Amino acid sequence: MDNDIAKVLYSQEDIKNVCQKLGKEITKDYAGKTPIIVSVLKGAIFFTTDVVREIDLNTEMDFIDVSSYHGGVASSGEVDLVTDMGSDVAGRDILIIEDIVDTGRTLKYIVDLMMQRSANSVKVCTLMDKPTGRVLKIDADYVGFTVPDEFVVGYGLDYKELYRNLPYVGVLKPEIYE
Ligand SMILES: O=P(O)(O)OC[C@H]1O[C@H](OP(=O)(O)OP(=O)(O)O)[C@H](O)[C@@H]1O
Ligand code: HPA
Repeated sequence: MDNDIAKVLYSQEDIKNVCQKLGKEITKDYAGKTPIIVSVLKGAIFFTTDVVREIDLNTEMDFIDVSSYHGGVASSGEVDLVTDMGSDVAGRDILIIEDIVDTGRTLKYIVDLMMQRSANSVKVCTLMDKPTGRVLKIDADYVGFTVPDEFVVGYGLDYKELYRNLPYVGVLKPEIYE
């Protein structure tokens, strides 16, 4: 699997450090609150489990599965709700955990959904932000890394459903793309 990687952008150590930094900020900002942490599957699975363990607060956790890339390198333009979360959002402080904000379509869809469901507040923590990809005007409140204009894989992010289990984030060799 490592043989398919052209370069590593963020090592396991880099990711660990950024999770600690974000966890501290979130702990401070949400003092006295019990937010619902909403992890956006599948990409955010590893980031979620690492960052929540750096948050020193009572939190609830939930999961929402949405999809728009269907394994490819470009957004289909439509966000499909694959599996909804179960928690009652009304009146709650919601912290959405994303792996990457690229076009912003996925995030806009989820933030709008939380607002429609009468959340008290909605904030977003993303491991990576790719501002060059943005189509919709939406930004995260907590950002780990600002990534260059490249398709990244690993640590939850896939190409054709593969590479999610790489422990780091990297870029694939050009010959891997069909
Ligand atoms: O800002 P956007 O352009 O909307 O892209 C970001 C979203 O795209 C990826 O999800 P994907 O649709 O690939 O589903 P997955 O997480 O199940 O791989 C990624 O995990 C983000 O959720
Ligand atoms: O760069 C990316 N890599 C993997 N999945 C993604 N979904 C949006 N952008 C990306």
